[in-house]
Amino acid sequence: MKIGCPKEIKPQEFRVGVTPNAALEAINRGHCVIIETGAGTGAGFEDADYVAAGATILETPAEIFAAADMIVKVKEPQAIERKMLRDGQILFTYLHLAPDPAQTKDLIASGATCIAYETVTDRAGGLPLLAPMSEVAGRLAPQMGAWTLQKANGGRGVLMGGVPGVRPANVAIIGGGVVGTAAARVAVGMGANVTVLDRSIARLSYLDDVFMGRLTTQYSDRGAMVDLLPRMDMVIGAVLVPGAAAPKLVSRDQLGLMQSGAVLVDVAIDQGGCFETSHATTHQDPIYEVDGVMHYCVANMPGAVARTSTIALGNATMPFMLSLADKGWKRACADDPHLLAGLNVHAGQITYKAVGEALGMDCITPEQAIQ
Ligand SMILES: NC(=O)C1=CN([C@@H]2O[C@H](COP(=O)(O)OP(=O)(O)OC[C@H]3O[C@@H](n4cnc5c(N)ncnc54)[C@H](O)[C@@H]3O)[C@@H](O)[C@H]2O)C=CC1
Ligand SMILES: CC(=O)C(=O)O
Ligand SMILES: [Mg+2]
Repeated sequence: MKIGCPKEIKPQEFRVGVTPNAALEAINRGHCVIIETGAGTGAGFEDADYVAAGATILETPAEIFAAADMIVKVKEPQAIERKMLRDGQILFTYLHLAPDPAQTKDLIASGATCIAYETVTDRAGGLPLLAPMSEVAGRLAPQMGAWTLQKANGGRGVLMGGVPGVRPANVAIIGGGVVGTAAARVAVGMGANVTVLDRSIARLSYLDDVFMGRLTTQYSDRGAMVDLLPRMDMVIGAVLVPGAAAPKLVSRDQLGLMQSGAVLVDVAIDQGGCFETSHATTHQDPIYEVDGVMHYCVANMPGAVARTSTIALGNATMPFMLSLADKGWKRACADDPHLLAGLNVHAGQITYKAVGEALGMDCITPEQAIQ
């Protein structure tokens, strides 16, 4: 199979979908890998590294999209990329379709087979292709929140760890999954006073065990928000209902409960965001203020640390990419229900229930798609 990897074009996105190591593995199995020139530079991989692995460098995205049987990327295809997809082509990347009707319609119109990293599952009930980027975004969230808390950035001027005689920042993390746990680790390490909220008692028990008294757990409901918001310096949104639009857990009215200069970091923004007042921002212009509360809502946070993120993502995606290339998408998905769970759009139809529900559009089951 011909595997194509274009350069990412989302603003300040420096990751790349195929690493030289992944290219080498694919080429050793008899596949052909084509890479857009400069695609890996932002992550520290030069064209020469790909050539050494046996890949071919092409000059333009148009050549990559025209030649490849499978496009492997990082971020959801942008409008100009969606126009280059075609019937029968495989697209393997993050999609986040539930909050994105425009992208969904374009992918349906393309006729391509679109497999979303974020809904591929594993035997333990996890999301193995989302997890590595959630590890990164979770670690970045308190760091970016701490920066936003600084006066010059509109924050209330509170230091995460405080100093002797002055209390540390109060940080609430809503959602104690992969992002939430990584965020808790860093926020606790910075010396903040951390509370993690979740609807899963099993998850709260796990966190209670592993953090051994260094954070507080609280069941996530409306009452908990009303109780916590007036006291928090920072609230990190880290919830997920897989494939679906994020539930809105803090309303615009509730911003009035918060202290002026407090910070919301909405990591769940790629699924539409879990605060009513969130809208996606970029690394170049990451923060804005609503009713005195600062918002940080960058939808591709791991792009900030592109080298770490590219290697971590490549480690996780490679086995699935190889399986798709070796067997073709239909056989690979038929053999592996966890990969099949990644199928979001095929031949003009939505194949992921939560996406169809979120957008009010018809869908078929992924099992129907592989018949
Ligand atoms: N902005 C960015 O650059 C990035 C964003 N993300 C996003 O971060 C979000 C979280 O991802 P993960 O931690 O990997 O998911 P996860 O599935 O590991 O954890 C989500 C947690 O949210 C909890 N939850 C669901 N509904 C809840 C509610 N109403 N209240 C409290 N907790 C609730 C679940 O029980 C689960 O423990 C996702 O939307 C993901 O796409 C991930 C990586 C990068
Ligand atoms: C998960 C995701 O959206 C990202 O890494 O950008
Ligand atoms: Mg994202």
